[in-house]
Parts: sequence; C-alpha cells; structure tokens
Amino acid sequence: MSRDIDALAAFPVVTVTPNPSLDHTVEITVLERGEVQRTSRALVEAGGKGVNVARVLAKHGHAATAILPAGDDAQRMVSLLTPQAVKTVTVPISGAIRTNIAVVEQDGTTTKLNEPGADLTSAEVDALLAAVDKAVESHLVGTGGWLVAAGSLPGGAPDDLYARIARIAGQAGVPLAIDTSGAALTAAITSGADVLKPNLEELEELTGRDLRTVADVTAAAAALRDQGARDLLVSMGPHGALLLTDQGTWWAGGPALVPRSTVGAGDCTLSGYIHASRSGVDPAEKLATAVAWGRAACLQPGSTVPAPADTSQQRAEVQVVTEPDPGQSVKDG
Ligand SMILES: Nc1ncnc2c1ncn2[C@@H]1O[C@H](COP(=O)(O)OP(=O)(O)OP(=O)(O)O)[C@@H](O)[C@H]1O
Ligand SMILES: O=P(O)(O)OC[C@@]1(O)O[C@H](CO)[C@@H](O)[C@@H]1O
Repeated sequence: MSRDIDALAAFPVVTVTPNPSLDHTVEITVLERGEVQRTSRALVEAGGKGVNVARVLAKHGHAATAILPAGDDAQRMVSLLTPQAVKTVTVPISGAIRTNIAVVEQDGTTTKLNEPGADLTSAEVDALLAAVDKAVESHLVGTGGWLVAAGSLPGGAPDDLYARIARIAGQAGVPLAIDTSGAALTAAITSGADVLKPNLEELEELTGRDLRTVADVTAAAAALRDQGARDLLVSMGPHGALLLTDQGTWWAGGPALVPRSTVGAGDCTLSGYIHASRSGVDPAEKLATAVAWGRAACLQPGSTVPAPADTSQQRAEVQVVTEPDPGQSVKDG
C-alpha cells in the first residue's frame, strides 16, 4: 500500500511558518547542568515547523513552497532551502530570524532551547497573510495540494492568525493542516482546518485534562469536535500516534527505537499524513505513513529530514490498530 502511495503523482504543498528558526544542534554524551562541556560542531539547518514540513515533502517529490517572515537574514534561509528543492517566499520584516538550540545526548534525550523570535508589526502580519493568499491562489487552487500552517506565533501576531489563514484556505477550497500550541491552538479549534496535529502535552494543555489512556484521548478529541474541530492527529512520542475522526479512532506505532534526535519528528509525522492524504487512501494507511515518517525522522541527526528510503523502511515496522483498546496506555508513568 505504501508503495502505491509513493507511486502516485505528488501534489504541491505550501507551508507557512510565522516564527522560523535557524536550528543549531550539538551532540554530547550526557548533559551536565552548570558545567563547561565540549560538544560536536553545531549542525545548522533551516527550521521552524512549517519549514521542516516543506523540506521533508520536497524530499518525497512534492513541489514545496515555504512562506516565512525574514529580515536582512532572508538570504541565509533561501541558501539553506534552495539545495533541498524548497521554494522560499520571504516576507520582509525588520527583525531577525531566531536561533534555536538542540542539545542531543547519546541516549537520544533532546533538550531544546527556543528563542522567542522577532516580533511582527501589524503591517508585517498583513503582508504575511497577503503572501499566503497569493501562494494559495498560484500554487494550490485546483491541484489537490495542501496548505500547512505550523509552529509558535511570534510576538505581535494575533492568536487567531492560523484561523485567518484557515479562512483563506476555506475560501480557496484548499485543505489545511495546523500544528501549533497554546493560544494559537485554542483559536484553531473552530477554524475549520481539516486536521490539527497536537502532541500529547499540547492536547493536555488545550483540554486541561491528564491524558493517560486511549479512552482519555478519545474523550478529549470528542470534546474538541463538539467545539468544531475536525480530524485530530495526536503524536505521542515513543507511544506512536492516534488519528481521531468522526469515522473512528486508529492507533499506530512500532518497536522501540533509540532516537538520534527527535527534533522535527512531529513535523515529519504530519508530513507523512499529508503525503498519504489522497482520495482512496484509508485512514489506517494515512496514520501508518505518518508514524513511519515520524520514526524515520527520529533516526536523523538534528532537524535533518528523512528520505523516501528511510520512510519506506520504517513503514514496514509500523502496526495499525483500528478502534484500539480504550485502556491502552499513551504515556509512561
Ligand atoms: N522515542 C521514540 N521512539 C519511537 N518513535 C518515536 C520516538 N519519539 C518520537 N517518535 C515518533 O515520532 C512521532 C512524533 O514524535 P512526538 O510526538 O515527540 O512529536 P512532537 O512533540 O510534535 O515533535 P516536534 O515538535 O519536535 O516535531 C511519534 O508519533 C512517533 O511515531
Ligand atoms: O518554537 P516553535 O515554533 O514551537 O518550534 C520551533 C521548533 O522547535 O520546531 C521545529 C521542530 O518541530 C524546529 O525546527 C524548531 O526549532
């Protein structure tokens, strides 16, 4: 089935990352707080959740366009993304792109230090929305391609920025995925987005519930759907992922692995789901593809995205369960 999906012509994708980053990753044996430690040379990659989605989908044959605000440093992002076949649309701002640091220990434990990023003025927010409108019109309308809005919102961006992007997608008849957290995720519930991709902690924060079992996540998803949410793809780290729609619930996961770096695993999960989201592909296969891509991302250094050979290798490891046991645990402890 996964080979069938990969054989289909890839559709275009446009991603929006209001708060992009330069991701610096250093590797170390064990992190010791308060000590001077020597690390590996930093791996520097263009990052931010939507940027990562564009990078991995481009690597799987999709025409990918990444929209992001950038100041004088715009060319730095373009020069990192162009060799990865990602077309970059930069929206000029006065601020600078943030640097986010990932410290990865030998056992795969990843500590992220994310800067706040450049504040946007209301004129810059308007320019970002105008760029989204234009890219949707020129790259997505009538193609079956997806719009993806992902990551935290920088200062100055309104909490409902993704809901406004959802209006653009809705008016254009283009499917939309949103991956964000906090107030931006709360504002996205009623946005009409086709899929929301919280991780378990983000879903706990959103619903104010402690989520320990499949039954807990199912109840939380039902509460969100009552408020207007549509499909939910909930990533749960080593516990795989759940897909919850009005048609049912699916769980997928695979054998334990020791991650090389988990940065971007959630972005690749969402990307796998989008890659498989074509008419005729059933929800179980969409979820299995999502989980395979997330697992493959864990085996890459830093925010490096997996290639088709990596994701198809992981697809063979993934099991899917339709209507999983409500008592199944979704987190440790
Ligand atoms: N330790 C692990 N073992 C096996 N699979 C993992 C592990 N960590 C992550 N994964 C895979 O990656 C997917 C995404 O991980 P996770 O839920 O941590 O995403 P996330 O918190 O959104 O990540 P990020 O924000 O860094 O992109 C999981 O659904 C799972 O398939
Ligand atoms: O601060 P945000 O926007 O929530 O997350 C940003 C970020 O951690 O997300 C990506 C991994 O998912 C990284 O490329 C990037 O550094």
